[in-house]
Amino acid sequence: MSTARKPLIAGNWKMNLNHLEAIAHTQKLAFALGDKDFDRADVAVLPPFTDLRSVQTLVDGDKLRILYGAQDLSQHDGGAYTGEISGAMLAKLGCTFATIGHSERRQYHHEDDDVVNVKVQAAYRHSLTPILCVGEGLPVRQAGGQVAYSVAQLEGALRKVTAEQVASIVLAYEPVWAIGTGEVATPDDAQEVCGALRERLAELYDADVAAGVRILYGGSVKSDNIAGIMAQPDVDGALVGGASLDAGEFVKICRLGELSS
Ligand SMILES: O=C(CO)COP(=O)(O)O
Repeated sequence: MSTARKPLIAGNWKMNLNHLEAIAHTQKLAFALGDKDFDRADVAVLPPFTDLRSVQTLVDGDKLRILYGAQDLSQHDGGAYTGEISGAMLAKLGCTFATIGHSERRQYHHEDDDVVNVKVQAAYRHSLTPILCVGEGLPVRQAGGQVAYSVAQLEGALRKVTAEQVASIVLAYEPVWAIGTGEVATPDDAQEVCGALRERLAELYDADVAAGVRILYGGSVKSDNIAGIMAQPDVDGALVGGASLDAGEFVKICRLGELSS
């Protein structure tokens, strides 16, 4: 964590919590988190599409400092694309973020680097901040190819993306073998790839742009391992799956494993 970059803790709810449960869960977070917490870290939730309107109503009505976004978006801006949700629709719902290229979308919905790239461009067309996910599976890790693999995914996703656009991007390094498995990467593992991603950004764009980009780690993050991960110089937060569904645990993670204020 660098003091120049404000930490971001984002809860990816995946396909959990209906819109009524989303309201109750967001209210719990709002009740537990205070200004001091939000001053220390940005906090975001990434609910299913069907929950976004409810979360927006709550956040707007109660002037909450919780940010929110989607877990995916369409590469198209509108029209005859049954089942798709456009960036324009998400922007209209007040979303800050659009998660793109999560390994579950790459794996189960066959999204390759080309699809991820056009989705990143779609997010920028609608002033959404991409949370761009990269990360290797177990065989690549066992062969020692994690840096090359993750950097190649980054390069694929950023084709035609300008320096001005990339300055606002959020990257998430999520090694697939650590997602939902309870097997968290070591702080050194997280730093190795997050540091390499920042270096590549500096080469592709420039050092100032790279220095400003927030890079998250994701994969079995819990309140008892967040502090070690956050202590790494190139890790600026976490993308939290399972533990984000437990309000008390997520609040502790948002406090970065430090004792509550
Ligand atoms: O995929 C993840 C967040 O996007 C991580 O999931 P877990 O925290 O459940 O391992």
